[in-house]
Amino acid sequence: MKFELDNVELYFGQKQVLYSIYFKAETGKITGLLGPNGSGKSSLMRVFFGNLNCHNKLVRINDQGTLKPLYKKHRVKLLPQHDFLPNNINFKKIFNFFEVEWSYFVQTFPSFEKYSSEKIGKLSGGEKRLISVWLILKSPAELVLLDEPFTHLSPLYIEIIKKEMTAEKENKGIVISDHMYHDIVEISDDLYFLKNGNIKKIADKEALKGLGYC
Ligand SMILES: Nc1ncnc2c1ncn2[C@@H]1O[C@H](COP(=O)(O)OP(=O)(O)OP(=O)(O)O)[C@@H](O)[C@H]1O
Repeated sequence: MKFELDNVELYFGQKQVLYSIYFKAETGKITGLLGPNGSGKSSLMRVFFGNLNCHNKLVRINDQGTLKPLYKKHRVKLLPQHDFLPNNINFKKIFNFFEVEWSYFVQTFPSFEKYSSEKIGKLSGGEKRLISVWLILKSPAELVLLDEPFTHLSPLYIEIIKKEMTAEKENKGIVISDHMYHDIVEISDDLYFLKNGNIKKIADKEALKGLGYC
């Protein structure tokens, strides 16, 4: 499947944040979105997802325009930067809700087995972030938008998540934004760079240096 976002113009009050943005995500690809703090990466993801209104945008799925927000029409999931999991729900319930297999998760992260009948509130901040990333990444969606999935994760967890992303892209489009640019560059098939409200498709890490990002 191909998901395209075109002609995005976003303002907050008088301030224009995004100018004529084009962005594409596809099944079989990890699409990386890089850019300095405040350049509009989270806003762009929310516009794509459909829960942030903007002055202008076109969304196309497999070349067909659609007016309905993606989250209402298709199985699209967004991992926001903030914590969204309720503390008082237990693990099994939350995995069932997201239609994600608990057994494969504990096989991958055996130290979580002890939590199987516990509530989410028992976790540390980093553990909770890991669960959030896993639930969105592994959910049966056609497109997942991951806003800073590596933040608060240990290096070991980041390596495992990167491997799982590469496996999951066979079934879904994956968009990922993070400041851990080494990781993003390593796993992305396509890369976009956002700065001063303008977006540019970039070839590799060398191009990022040329743009003054690293
Ligand atoms: N609800 C809002 N109201 C007003 N301004 C906003 C709002 N949300 C974001 N902004 C502004 O829009 C710009 C882009 O913010 P956004 O969070 O999309 O950037 P970002 O690239 O994701 O930043 P970071 O990497 O720091 O998370 C910033 O200048 C921010 O202050």
